[in-house]
Amino acid sequence: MSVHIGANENEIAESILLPGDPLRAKFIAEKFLENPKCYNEVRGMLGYTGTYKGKRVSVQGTGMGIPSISIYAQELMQSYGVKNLIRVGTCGAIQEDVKVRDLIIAMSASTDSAVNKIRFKGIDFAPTANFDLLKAAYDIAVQRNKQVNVGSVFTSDTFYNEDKEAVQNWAKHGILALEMETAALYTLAAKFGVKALSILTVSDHVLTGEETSAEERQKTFGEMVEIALDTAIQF
Ligand SMILES: O=P(O)(O)O[C@H]1O[C@H](CO)[C@@H](O)[C@H]1O
Ligand SMILES: O=c1cc[nH]c(=O)[nH]1
Repeated sequence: MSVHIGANENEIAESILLPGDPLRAKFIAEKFLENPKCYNEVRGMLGYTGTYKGKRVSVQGTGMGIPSISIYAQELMQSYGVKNLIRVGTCGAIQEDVKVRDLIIAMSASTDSAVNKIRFKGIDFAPTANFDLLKAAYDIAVQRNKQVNVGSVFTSDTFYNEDKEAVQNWAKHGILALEMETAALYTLAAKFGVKALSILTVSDHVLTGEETSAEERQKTFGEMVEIALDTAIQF
């Protein structure tokens, strides 16, 4: 057991999917895994292990934002030996040619969080996806004729961002979408010497205001999950 995860040693697979929403974790486990077993209910942050195409895989909710995912990612790596962490999240697009329900593979993640400034004493660090996971996920998407955007995202500490000028500036610098966890996941995976990737589905468009319902966010996005699972079992 770790502080926030009630699993016994060996109850969590080396490859894990990480949705922000614990109910998305439950949905993924029940819909995509064979014989899913719930290993964590601490704080309602559900975690399951089962098999997918015969290989052991886990799925763990992380909560929203850098502080929350940092707790779960660190405990998974430090206490359970997790080696391949694939976030399956939602995001808000900030480019006109990135549409609602599009897939994004996050190559890198800028952030307005201070955590890396503190960690690296004011020096910038570039949180970057693991190339092997990224290439595998991209190849799977291409094989399935799924259009996928690969590029940089912005991990914000603020969901209700009122600084429209800042958003325009990030868009001008090529950032595809906003979300709230990837920069921390990539930084911690680098620290622990393991692989991490974020695959995101665009749930809303920050420029146009188009959005999907909470139910759709929780229950759909199957394409992203299948790409993540097929990637996870290669490692
Ligand atoms: O759908 P998830 O994975 O939670 O991701 C996005 O959704 C939440 C905000 O609604 C933030 O966690 C953001 O990163
Ligand atoms: O963090 C997020 C997630 C979805 N949409 C946003 O605008 N931000």
